Amino acid sequence: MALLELKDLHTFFRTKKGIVKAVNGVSYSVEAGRTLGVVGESGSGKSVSAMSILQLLDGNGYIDSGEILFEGRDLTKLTEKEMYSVRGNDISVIFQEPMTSLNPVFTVSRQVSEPFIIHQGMTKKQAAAKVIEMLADVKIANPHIVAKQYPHQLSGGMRQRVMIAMALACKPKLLIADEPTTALDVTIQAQILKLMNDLKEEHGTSIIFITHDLGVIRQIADDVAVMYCGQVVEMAPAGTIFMGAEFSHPYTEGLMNSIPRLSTPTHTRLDAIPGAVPHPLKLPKGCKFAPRCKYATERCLNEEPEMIHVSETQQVRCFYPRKEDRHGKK
Ligand SMILES: Nc1ncnc2c1ncn2[C@@H]1O[C@H](COP(=O)(O)OP(=O)(O)OP(=O)(O)O)[C@@H](O)[C@H]1O
Repeated sequence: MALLELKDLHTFFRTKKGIVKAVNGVSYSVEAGRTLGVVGESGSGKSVSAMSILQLLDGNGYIDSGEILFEGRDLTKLTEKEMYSVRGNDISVIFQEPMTSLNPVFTVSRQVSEPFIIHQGMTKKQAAAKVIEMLADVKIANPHIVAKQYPHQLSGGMRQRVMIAMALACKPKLLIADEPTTALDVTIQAQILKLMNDLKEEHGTSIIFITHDLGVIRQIADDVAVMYCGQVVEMAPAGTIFMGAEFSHPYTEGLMNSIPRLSTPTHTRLDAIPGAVPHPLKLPKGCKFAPRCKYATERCLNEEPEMIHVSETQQVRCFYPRKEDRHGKK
């Protein structure tokens, strides 16, 4: 059984201009001890679907329908009190900019110790000792010194390590990481990805890793969900996505072609996907990707494809999922 399963999730926002259907029938699952990479352009609904899991939506947002099964229990049916316990004990989250999540007036020790005191009932002294252990766990070199420092005294990479330590404090079964390395330079990014991989191996934590960067997905994900316009358009093991499988969604193909390769001469223009993501209040009638798809037919413009299984482990939302069948199209 999957640790987490999203089933036909719809999450909407009330706005002055109408209902924004940010998440429009998302289904994906996260297996125990595996990392699911969720990838897609800005605005595709990656964050909103993840925040729906924790029910941390903006005030105008609500889950319209669907199920969020965590260990078989539907989180959409829980009370706020029960959800509070899920957030403290079972599912943690880390964001892109740790400065917005860390309190500037408290030391690292004070902040990291909080979950131990609140959720595990430790004394301040016990919690302080635990903090040193946790900082060492996330490979912070001088944990005793760092524990006494304030967030602004730390580098971006160090702050992200502190966030990871806080997120892992209660040994969650699932960690949601929303673009945690986007603000970091490439070397530090690689260190943080390695750290997350090591922690996953050691503790068996499942991870949902959200990013717009397929290069990052290649380094961290076991499974991949590709999102477009509030829907998952392809779901497959990372190996299948990156090995150039027989089947794929044209959007995944476009994303793959936009990754720089070592063999790409430095001045060659990358094959970015032409056009822009449609506005969520003006979604196209048929396949949401059809207006940008070089293979789209009349059918694609008028009918919406369902997600179909092309193999036991790969699903694609396209009328022409086999690459070979697409050559003759527009
Ligand atoms: N509070 C809100 N009110 C109205 N629309 C919202 C609100 N929050 C998010 N949205 C819309 O929901 C859609 C999905 O947003 P989401 O943040 O999930 O995208 P994303 O794929 O994570 O992109 P990014 O990488 O930029 O974070 C966007 O069109 C966004 O404008």
